[in-house]
Amino acid sequence: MSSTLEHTLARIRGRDRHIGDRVRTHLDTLTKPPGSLGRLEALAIELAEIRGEAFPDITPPGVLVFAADHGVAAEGVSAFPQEVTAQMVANFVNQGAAINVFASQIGARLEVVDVGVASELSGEGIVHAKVRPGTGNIVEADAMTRDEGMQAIDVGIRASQRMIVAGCRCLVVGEMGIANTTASSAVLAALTGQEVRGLIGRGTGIAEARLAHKAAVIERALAARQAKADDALDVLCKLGGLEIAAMSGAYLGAAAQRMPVIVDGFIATVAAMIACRLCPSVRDYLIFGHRSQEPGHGVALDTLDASPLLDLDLRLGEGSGAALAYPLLVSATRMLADMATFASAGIAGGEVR
Ligand SMILES: Cc1cc2ncn([C@H]3O[C@H](COP(=O)(O)O)[C@@H](O)[C@H]3O)c2cc1C
Ligand SMILES: O=C(O)c1cccnc1
Repeated sequence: MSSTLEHTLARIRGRDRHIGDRVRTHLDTLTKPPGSLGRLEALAIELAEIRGEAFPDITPPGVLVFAADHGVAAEGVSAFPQEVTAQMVANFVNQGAAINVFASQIGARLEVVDVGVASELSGEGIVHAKVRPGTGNIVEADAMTRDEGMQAIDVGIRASQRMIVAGCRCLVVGEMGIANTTASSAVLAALTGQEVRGLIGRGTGIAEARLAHKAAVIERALAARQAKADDALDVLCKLGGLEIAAMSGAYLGAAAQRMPVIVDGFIATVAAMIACRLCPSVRDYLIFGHRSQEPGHGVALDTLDASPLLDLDLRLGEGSGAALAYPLLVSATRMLADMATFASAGIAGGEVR
């Protein structure tokens, strides 16, 4: 284990439940029937416990997008060719992708990190942290060595540390990597032991007929790699991806600094499963932004006992669904800080429940 990872894991503590009790009491003094703001109230409590502050400030947000390629793209498991990963990185830099639009809308700092794109990327606006140019094709070889997996996790930890130094108080973590729904389904199958058929989906939009091929590729990879279900790093390194490793690292780095993280879709949630296996307390810092259309997402969410805020039929990635959920977190903190109390507004209280 790298010293960065060891140091990070040692710093992660659970949420501050005492603050939660104070916030719960305060919420019931605000000018609304107790509990009437439902999950927004629960969110306010969670955010206060995460930050360790009765009136948490989660602005400004930061968005990290990790990009990497997958050797398994050669098996024809995506509707798009591998070059699209690098082309989309250029699009991120040129502000043209969905995540650029949503990040700008919420006033987020955005960083694009090349943790393993197959081609050489040049140009400004990209953080160059390539661990290797794409993973091995998991049907034929391990995705990466354990050492490379650790390096990719460290890339993620350092990226979230940069966001904190830049003043960000809430993190959105996204990815770009053609064929990464295949890698994520393989990781999920290895971790849960569930049937591959129930864990795959159409990703970028492969035809219904190609789904059986995608399942067969994953089954071959699972049989060939023999990853150990109780060893998250083994599963990650044999079947996963460099951006998935970096996302796990970003969650760990954020949790170590008490920064809330909004988890995006399927790939992001599989990365969250890895992070939580490495350190169960990380779960305390994760807020789930949306439910992806990718069928495996429901399974991954259930393993983490997570119920996402939004269900908008998204199946994009990039951190898009997490960025869309961010304004709800802001509403929760503003409600807590800015609403009048029954006493200050001179409103009669109701029955004590
Ligand atoms: C233009 C374009 C933009 C994207 N942005 C995110 N993804 C998403 O699609 C990919 C996963 O799907 P699969 O496993 O089927 O390849 C990932 O790159 C993911 O982030 C995109 C995909 C495309 C084509
Ligand atoms: O849910 C996701 O993250 C997702 C789904 C399909 C394609 N890319 C990403």
